Amino acid sequence: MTETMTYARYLALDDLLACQHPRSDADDELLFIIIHQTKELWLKQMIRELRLALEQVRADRLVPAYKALARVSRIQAVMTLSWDVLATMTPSDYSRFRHALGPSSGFQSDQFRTVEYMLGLKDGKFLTYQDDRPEARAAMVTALGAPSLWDEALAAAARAGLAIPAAVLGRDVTQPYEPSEGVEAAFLEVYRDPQRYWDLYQLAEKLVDLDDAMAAWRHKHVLTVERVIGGKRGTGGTAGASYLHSTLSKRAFPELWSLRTLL
Ligand code: HEM
Ligand SMILES: N[C@@H](CC(=O)c1ccccc1NC=O)C(=O)O
Repeated sequence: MTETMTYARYLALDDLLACQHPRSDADDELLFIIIHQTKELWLKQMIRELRLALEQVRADRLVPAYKALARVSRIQAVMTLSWDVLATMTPSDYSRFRHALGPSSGFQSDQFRTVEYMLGLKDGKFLTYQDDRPEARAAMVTALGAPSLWDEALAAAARAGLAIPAAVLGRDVTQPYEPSEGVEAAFLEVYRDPQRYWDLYQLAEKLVDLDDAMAAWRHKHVLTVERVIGGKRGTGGTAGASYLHSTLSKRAFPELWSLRTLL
């Protein structure tokens, strides 16, 4: 006989709520764990939406792709807002359990890197942190080797008649994307005549939403880091806030930003 479905069974609550294991008696460690676990759940959902959006753009189904992309940027907004919950943890609160973290760091989040790769921010060096997690590593390798959202958007733009340079369309997608003047010029056409290229124009603005939300998340991260650990080095081995500052200029869709100067 099958068991009656209940709230707890459907949501696997006994599993979910057994996954928090503070390593100290510090009051704020549970909050720290829960913030990170919710972030990993949202990243899981983002990866799914991005996969869907990639497939839809590849098939020239741009309108359904907007829906998935809009959901991604709303999830990003929730993740950015969650910094305000974590910022209630003071430097003295954090210092009570920071030692328990050892050399672990958000730097090692495979799902965060998978999202970066799917957007087009490719850097294979992050694979090295997954030597003990073959499935996580494999998902990163797949995202690293596949065309990014920007690669697919540029291919769709070329199919729609925009003059995307052949070298860009045939690029090695495992490598970091290099901004191209030809791509900037092509999208300048779209922004100068939105009515004519309405679908690509909408897609471009959805992609700017994603870059914008990612940058907002990065800004709030570095601000929270400065508030909680000041200029201390990171547990992951970087210089800390100054390293995080250097990531603020990362853009997955660089020409969509640079063309604004030319409009
Ligand atoms: C008190 C809270 C936090 C502090 C002090 C902190 C500090 C840092 C530092 C110093 C780094 C640089 C790598 C290193 O050397 O460790 C880093 C990276 C990172 N952290 Fe945090 N972090 C905090 C909370 C969070 C939270 C809540 C998240 C996710 C929701 C997060 C996600 C990440 C990610 C994804 C990176 C890699 C960023 C990149 O390389 O672009 N961190 N963090
Ligand atoms: N990098 C942080 C530690 C940290 O925040 C962290 C540690 C383990 C798991 C996730 C973390 N979050 C982001 O880096 C620090 O230097 O204090």
